[in-house]
Parts: sequence; structure tokens; C-alpha cells
Amino acid sequence: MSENIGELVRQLNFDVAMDWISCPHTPGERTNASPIVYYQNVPIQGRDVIVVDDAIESGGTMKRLVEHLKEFDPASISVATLFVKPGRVEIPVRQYFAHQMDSDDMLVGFGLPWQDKLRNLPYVAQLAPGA
Ligand SMILES: O=P(O)(O)OC[C@H]1O[C@H](OP(=O)(O)OP(=O)(O)O)[C@H](O)[C@@H]1O
Ligand code: HPA
Repeated sequence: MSENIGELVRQLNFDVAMDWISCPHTPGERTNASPIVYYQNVPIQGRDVIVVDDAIESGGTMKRLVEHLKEFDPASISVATLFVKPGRVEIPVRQYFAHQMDSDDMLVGFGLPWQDKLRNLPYVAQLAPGA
């Protein structure tokens, strides 16, 4: 995701502080039990937080991140992603996304990897089923 964050930030017309939270995930797995890595540089208590990621697939990663961040008592949490897939679980916060897919197919490019490949395509492409 960090590949494209500059492009997103250039579209914002309000002041924004940025921080990083990570929870590595294997696409295709429906649960994400990886440790959450969050070294808080920007205190979020009482602040409006937007969690930005490229994809919500099962929703497991984002649900865990949101639950974790809520413990820091922010004023609000919302989520912004490039795309969401239909198989995702409910995440009980306001969500913004650029594209709602009608299948759970893999997308690649524009920062999205497939087996550590194709992340650097300058566009988003759908991986052929069975690839
Ligand atoms: O909704 P989920 O099923 O939990 O999947 C979504 C997560 O999987 C991907 O992360 P990944 O760890 O693969 O790393 P990436 O950011 O390098 O793509 C993606 O960036 C999301 O964080
Ligand atoms: N492509 C790459 N990474 C992902 C995807 C995808 O379709 N879904 C969740 N992480």
C-alpha cells in the first residue's frame, strides 16, 4: 500500500498526520492471525482516524486493525480502500472504497502483489482464474 499513499494524500484537502500499522496477510486465507505491528508515532486519542489499505478481501485484516485501534479511544474510525470483495465480513465502521468487485478474483498491479510478483504493474489487472 505504501507505494501509492503519496498519490492518495495529494488528493486530500485537509491537514493530515500519518502513521503506519501492519498485519501481514496471505491473500486467500480467511483469517489473519499475524501479529499487529504498530509503533504509535501519532497519538490518536480523540482524533478522527482513517485506516487506508489497498484491499479488503475476507475483511479479517481490517476488522482486527479497527478493533485494535479502537482501544486507543479515537474520536472516530473509518476505512478507505482501493477495492472490496464480496466475501468480506462486516466491519462496523464507515467505509469508503473506489471499487466494489463482483467476484473474489485476485487483482494485481498498482502495488498489489501476487506471490511477490506483478506489484509494479502501472495499472490494476485481474489475474486469470486458475493462474
Ligand atoms: O481482507 P483480508 O482477506 O484480510 O486481506 C486483505 C489484506 O491482505 C493484503 O495484505 P498483504 O499482507 O497481502 O500485503 P500487501 O499490503 O503487501 O499486499 C491487503 O493489503 C490487505 O491488508
Ligand atoms: N491482490 C493482491 N493482494 C490482495 C488481494 C488481491 O486481489 N486481496 C487481498 N490482498
